[in-house]
Order: sequence, then C-alpha cells, then structure tokens
Amino acid sequence: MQIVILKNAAEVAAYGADIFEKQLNRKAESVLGLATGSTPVALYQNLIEKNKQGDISFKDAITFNLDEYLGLEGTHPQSYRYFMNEQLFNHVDINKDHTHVPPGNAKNPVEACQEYEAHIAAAGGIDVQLLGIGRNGHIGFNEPSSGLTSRTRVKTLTKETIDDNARFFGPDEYQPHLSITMGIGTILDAKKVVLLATGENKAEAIKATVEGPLTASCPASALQLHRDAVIVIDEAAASKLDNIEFYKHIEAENQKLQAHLASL
Ligand SMILES: N[C@@H]1[C@@H](O)[C@H](O)[C@@H](COP(=O)(O)O)O[C@@H]1O
Repeated sequence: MQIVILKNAAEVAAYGADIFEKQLNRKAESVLGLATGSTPVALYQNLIEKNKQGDISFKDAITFNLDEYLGLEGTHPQSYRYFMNEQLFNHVDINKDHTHVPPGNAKNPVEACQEYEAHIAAAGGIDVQLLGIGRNGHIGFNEPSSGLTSRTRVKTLTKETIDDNARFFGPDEYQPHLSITMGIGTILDAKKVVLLATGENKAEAIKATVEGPLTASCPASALQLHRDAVIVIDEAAASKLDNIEFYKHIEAENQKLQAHLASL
C-alpha cells in the first residue's frame, strides 16, 4: 500500500483529484469507480473545476458507483444516484448514459447485482476505484464479516452505519437498512484503488486497515492484498498509526523516484 499523509482534508481532495486527472488524460475512455459519503465531495469539486478549466474531460469516460440503498428510487434525494448527479454528473461533460449506480429500485435485486457485475466486465473492468471508509472499516457497504472475495450483492447495514448516515435523513423519513454494494472482490479487481479518509473519527479504521491483520472484521484491510492501493489521509486520520514517520519517509522517496522517472 502507498500511504500518503497530508496536512488537511483540502490537500487530500486535491491529491485524489490529481490521480483522476492523470488517469483521464492518459485514457479518455477510462472506467472510473466512484464513491459517495461526505469525504469525496471536495474531490468532486476539484474535478468539476478541472473540467471547467478544460484540464480534463469526462466525454468518453464510463463510471460505476460502489453502492446504493435498496428501496430508494434514483430521484430520492438520499439515493446515491441523486447524490452523484448533484455532486458531480450535473456539472461536468459526462454522458449520463455512461454513468452507472446499482439500481436501488430493482424488482429482482439479486439479478440486478449479477447484471451490474456483467456491465463492469463488459466495460473492460475499472481503471481507478475511489473509496471512502466507514468508522467500522467498511468500504462501499461491505460491512464487517463481508467475504474478502465477495461480488456485488445485497448487504444488510450495521446499526453503526445506519446511525452514522441518519444525519442525511429527516426524522420521519424512511431510512433503508439494506443496500446493493460491489463486493470486496469486485473492488480488488480494479486496476488501482484510492481510499480517502479525513478526520479523527476515521483514525481507528485507518489503523486497522493499514497496520491491522487482514480480516473480514475490517473490510478495508483487504486492500493489503491489492498491488496498487493508495491510502490518502490527513494528519487526523493518520493519528493512530504506529509508523507515521516511516510512511512519510517512503512517500518522500517515492516522490524523488517519480521526479527522476519524469526527467528521463
Ligand atoms: N456507503 C458509504 C461509504 O462508501 C462511505 O465510505 C461511508 C463513509 O462516509 P463519509 O465519507 O461521509 O464518512 O459512508 C457510506 O456508508
């Protein structure tokens, strides 16, 4: 894993956006894996700005989102489809027909999961997958005990996740307890994975992800198996790591190597 520790949330967003900029400029028809939650919002704002400035284009890009609440229509303000339209798709030059979010309104959710996997495969697989992380180490909606080779499927949410996400729902509003999520195996198939985390309330989950054992109890620890996983965190999210100085040293050496390669 590449562990990048930055000063604050703004630097984390900018670093993440640069990875997407490079990817889109290397391959216009990139297949991007996208995420919801509050953490990626600032990254999406960076991408919107880069798109406005003409530095990147989504014209030929294809996107697949990680997850969706089961039981919500895409027009529901708390659905992840609605979130993506509001936070990114409505503001960039993407063809909405090329954007995919698991269908929360599927009549047959089990079949819908298989179709989602088939669509990802037909697009050639995901080039870069963006991830946030839950306080319990979940990625997408892969809650603790999720199989480390799981594929897109229906998952039941933990009470912790429901409580954490309750802030987005009104007091009398129906809040789903089920979701459709890419599996951990689906995520690990992406060619590159970029996990963003900011704030002290993610520090425990980041410690378990980076320095803990590989375990279904912390689904994000599965990223230890990925050959190109980048963990981009701020000082607060890094605060419980044992080897902070070593990770900073490795990253400084990485930057030197990249500069050398660029000069060749
Ligand atoms: N399904 C999403 C996850 O993909 C996200 O990583 C998590 C953390 O969200 P936040 O970034 O708001 O802390 O929230 C939800 O549960």
